[in-house]
Amino acid sequence: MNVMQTKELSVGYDGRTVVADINLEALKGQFICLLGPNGSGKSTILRCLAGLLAPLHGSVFLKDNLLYHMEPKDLSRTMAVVLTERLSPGLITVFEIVAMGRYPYTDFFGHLSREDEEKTWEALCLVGARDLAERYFNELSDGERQKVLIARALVQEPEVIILDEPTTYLDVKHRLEVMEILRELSRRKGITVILSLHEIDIALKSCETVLLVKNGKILASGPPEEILTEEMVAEVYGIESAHFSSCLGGIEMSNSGGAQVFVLAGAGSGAPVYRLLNKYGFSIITGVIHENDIDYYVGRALGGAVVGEQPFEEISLSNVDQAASLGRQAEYIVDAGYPIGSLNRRNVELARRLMAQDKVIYSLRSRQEFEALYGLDGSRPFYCPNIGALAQRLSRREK
Ligand SMILES: Nc1ncnc2c1ncn2[C@@H]1O[C@H](COP(=O)(O)OP(=O)(O)OP(=O)(O)O)[C@@H](O)[C@H]1O
Repeated sequence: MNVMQTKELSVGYDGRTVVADINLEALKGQFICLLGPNGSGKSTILRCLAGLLAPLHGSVFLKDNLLYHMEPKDLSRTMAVVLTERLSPGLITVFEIVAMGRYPYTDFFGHLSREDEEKTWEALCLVGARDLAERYFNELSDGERQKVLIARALVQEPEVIILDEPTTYLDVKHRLEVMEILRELSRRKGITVILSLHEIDIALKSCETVLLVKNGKILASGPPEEILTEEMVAEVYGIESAHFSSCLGGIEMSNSGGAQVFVLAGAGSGAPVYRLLNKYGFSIITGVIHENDIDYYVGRALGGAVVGEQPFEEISLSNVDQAASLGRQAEYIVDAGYPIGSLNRRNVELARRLMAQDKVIYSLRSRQEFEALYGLDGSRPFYCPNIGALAQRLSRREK
């Protein structure tokens, strides 16, 4: 069922359009997220959906009613709004501030009935804030406040909740808690949640539909798994120095073009090494890595030169040659301590070829294992018992 809809909606201020031609259809229980760079117009759209800003053009419908023709009480029984503005309500307890959300149901004087009190406790329990009830709202932390404001929205018993950047100011624990609460509301109570976020990874993992806002329009909309491609995220946020990986669900800072390091990796042994090298400003060359290996995705997301092999195929001689050829430019070699099996055994040969050249070698293997594996005479690697030891060595080297 269609709960909220916009038709050819344009939003903005004083006749100046910020975002035009918004055609949104929000279904019952749908979890919708607006993403876009700072100043793209996410809050402006949400304010208009919340009835706090008149459209410049087009219309907003709430359950088939024109939003701006709805009676305030009907509106607040259908829709609740949580904005980013920091409230400073004076000496008022959490219970009192949440209970204020019952105003669409109370009498002229705002007297709370037994049912209103029960609903207030229920909402506080739902967001895990029951213990805060007697505290003053002003004394709460940002994470606690956000939960209380969601509880206040909940006691309105709305069908739609609109939230502007509900995760702002929150640490990772509270951010996840707030998103989990909202997800539960949409899943279990069938409440439609429309919000704006800055965290692409959270949107990818939590929302059913994303709308990408940029340059005064909705650039794309649909399921995040389909919409949030590497190219689209780079375009929306104008990112050049980082890569979004939809497979990894996060952003990796790109390689900064320093001295080149060849990383012998595989089976996830490379990912932490790449990130470490990247942080110290090295350029990464790596291979040969199977294309279904996490190292392959992380290496590429970091902007490294990755020589890949087909999944579940034995590494070919031609790929070993290609990696050896790229590796010639590298000043350093890092052996990430990758495991060896029948499909990647040619990487041992590749390692021997690279190590025979005049390069500084670091190995995350023990001396015994290194010598047994490569059997090299004359190559003296720096043995690093763990990634921390490698970090220490690299931090002392020229970048
Ligand atoms: N009250 C206002 N009057 C005039 N212009 C405004 C007003 N509020 C915001 N704007 C402008 O509208 C544009 C969109 O702002 P908006 O706050 O909607 O963006 P946003 O995507 O929510 O940004 P952020 O991610 O930084 O919160 C900006 O250019 C902003 O300067």
